[in-house]
Amino acid sequence: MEIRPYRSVLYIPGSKERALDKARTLPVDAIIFDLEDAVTPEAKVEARATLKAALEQGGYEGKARIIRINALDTEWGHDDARAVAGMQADAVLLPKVNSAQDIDALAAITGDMPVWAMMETCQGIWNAMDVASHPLVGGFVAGTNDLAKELNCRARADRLPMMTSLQMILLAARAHGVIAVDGVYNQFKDEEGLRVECGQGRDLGFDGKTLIHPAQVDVTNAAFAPSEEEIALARRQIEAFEEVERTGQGVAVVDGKIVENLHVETAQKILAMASAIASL
Ligand SMILES: CC(C)(COP(=O)(O)OP(=O)(O)OC[C@H]1O[C@@H](n2cnc3c(N)ncnc32)[C@H](O)[C@@H]1OP(=O)(O)O)[C@@H](O)C(=O)NCCC(=O)NCCSC(=O)C[C@H](O)C(=O)O
Ligand SMILES: [Mg+2]
Repeated sequence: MEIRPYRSVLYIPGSKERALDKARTLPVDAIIFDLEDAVTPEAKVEARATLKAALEQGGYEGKARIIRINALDTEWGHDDARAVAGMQADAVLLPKVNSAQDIDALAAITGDMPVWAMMETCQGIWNAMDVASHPLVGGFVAGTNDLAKELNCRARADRLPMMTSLQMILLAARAHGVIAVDGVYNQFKDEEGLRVECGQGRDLGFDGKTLIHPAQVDVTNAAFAPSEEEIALARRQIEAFEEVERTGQGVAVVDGKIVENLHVETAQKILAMASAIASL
């Protein structure tokens, strides 16, 4: 399986040429070209043409290109899906997914184009396992603003009220080999707050975080990349395990902790991700 980073996933309003242009120069791993919430109703139809032209012009090489359409039960959804099917993109992102049937409805228009799902409704999160098992689904994006609205929960720095939902997203994603990226941090000028939330997202197991502003990119890339310490430890674990294997044993000890085959697999994944990032 190809290992590629999804540390930083930047939303760009599909209607804003200046932002579409700027994104070409930003060191993000993926871009969500947005036709949904970042675009006003008046600008939605024109945004399709603006986005198509930007993608045809190119310049986004090395970044995964994901287009978020409007939900299929809105007046724009079906036309968005038809338009996206003809655009140069890697995946289509469907908002407010409630069930695997929503993915089928989209695929009836976009064919075999890979689909990412916004996980941001209570129904969708309850059905996350089914959605993740859909053969076209390659990624989950946590929509923490819509989720907070639906849950009627309070915004807390520790995100305790939505912890169950975040973990259900991750459980389903990991069970089915789907990428999972965390929700946005709304206070885009608060770098320290972003760093803390990225750390929490990484601790939970997310592959990366969605972003709303270029100022958030560096903090996020650093937070979701393996650290120097993790890389050094991974190397030592692999070496120690290979050493004990030569003597016919199955358990090594590094820094007072056991290292078994499963830890070696994690260590190999860390090194593969570090190497994928280094080759960007
Ligand atoms: C938040 C913003 C409205 C701020 O915009 P602005 O005041 O223009 O910012 P700056 O002046 O600081 O911008 C500096 C330069 O950076 C470019 N820029 C800004 N944002 C982006 C971006 N997202 N991508 C690329 N480039 C960007 C500006 O054009 C300036 O460039 P230049 O003039 O050439 O120097 C704005 O950042 C913004 O609109 N952000 C995106 C908001 C968005 O996408 N919202 C929807 C996604 S969030 C969501 O829906 C979550 C989910 O569904 C949920 O439920 O949680
Ligand atoms: Mg949303």
